[in-house]
Amino acid sequence: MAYTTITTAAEDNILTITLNRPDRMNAFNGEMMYDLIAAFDEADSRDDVRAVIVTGAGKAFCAGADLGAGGATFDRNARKDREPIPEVDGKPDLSHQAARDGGGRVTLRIFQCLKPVIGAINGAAVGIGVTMQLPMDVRLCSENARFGFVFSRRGIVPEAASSWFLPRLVGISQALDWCYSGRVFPAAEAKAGGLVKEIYPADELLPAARKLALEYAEGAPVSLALTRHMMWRMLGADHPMEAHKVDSRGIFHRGKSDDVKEGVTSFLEKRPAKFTGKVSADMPEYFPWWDEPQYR
Ligand SMILES: CC(C)(COP(=O)(O)OP(=O)(O)OC[C@H]1O[C@@H](n2cnc3c(N)ncnc32)[C@H](O)[C@@H]1OP(=O)(O)O)[C@@H](O)C(=O)NCCC(=O)NCCSC(=O)/C=C1/CC=CC=CO1
Repeated sequence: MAYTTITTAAEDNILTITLNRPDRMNAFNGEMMYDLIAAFDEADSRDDVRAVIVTGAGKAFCAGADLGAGGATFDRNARKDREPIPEVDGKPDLSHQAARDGGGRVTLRIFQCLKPVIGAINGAAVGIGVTMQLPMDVRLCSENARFGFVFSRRGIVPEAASSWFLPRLVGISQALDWCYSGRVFPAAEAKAGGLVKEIYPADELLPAARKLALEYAEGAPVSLALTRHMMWRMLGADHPMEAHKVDSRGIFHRGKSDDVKEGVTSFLEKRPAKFTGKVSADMPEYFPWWDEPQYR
């Protein structure tokens, strides 16, 4: 796959996606939106990929929207890197896909991913550079990482569905503190606030992310996909009964699979499991979210 703003590399069942505009602090633009969506399509479509790591090239993870790209503006129709929003009866058609914030399209694509996703945050992560991390399952960061929900400082609003993700991850008070203040805060504050799992010296970050990804990748791929979606989706449930119905379907669906036989047999034979399970055609029947092209 030919990408211009990112690179991807697959090794040992792990796809590493690297934001790759180091001379611009990996600032986000329209091309990066399309590249990231395509990279997560790549991750989902490859059977050899069982976990994903997202990191940045150079000293930053991502400095947010490229403020140089369209002049000092967030006006979508004034930017050349995005398709314009069409008008209906002289008014912008807000139901059109072009009216959706590009960062949000990436965030929702990551949310939809069927593999575990680890953020390896190697430096400054601001604006969409931090909100794109929120649907990743776990974030590790380097000692020099900094984070900033700087939206109020730029006169806009928290984007990329972060008003759903952030309070769920860190609680409403912490979410509002970071978004009201717009301060750029260090790795230690990110860890204390629950945004980051662990902090590493810069040269130990990627090895640590790989170690974790390899551990996750040992699980049965279909189990991992279902686990990922059951956990995330049930954050929106009102009652544990909803979760009980979903996990009952999961148990029923996986119960007869070869992966269950392999999981049990490998345990009894005291050897590592070799899972071969693939996505089956009846997935959407059991799990309505399985196939959601509208997120793209
Ligand atoms: C915290 C910083 C990211 C890094 O700070 P520091 O390490 O001290 O580096 P600086 O000296 O500030 O910056 C180095 C050079 O990079 C340029 N630069 C930094 N960020 C950007 C950017 N986002 N776009 C373009 N250029 C950038 C900076 O001007 C320096 O250039 P020179 O060396 O030529 O002077 C810090 O840089 C910072 O806070 N940057 C601003 C981050 C920001 O506000 N990003 C946008 C947030 S909003 C967003 O991401 C979301 C949306 C949402 C919806 C719709 C549309 C768009 O955006």
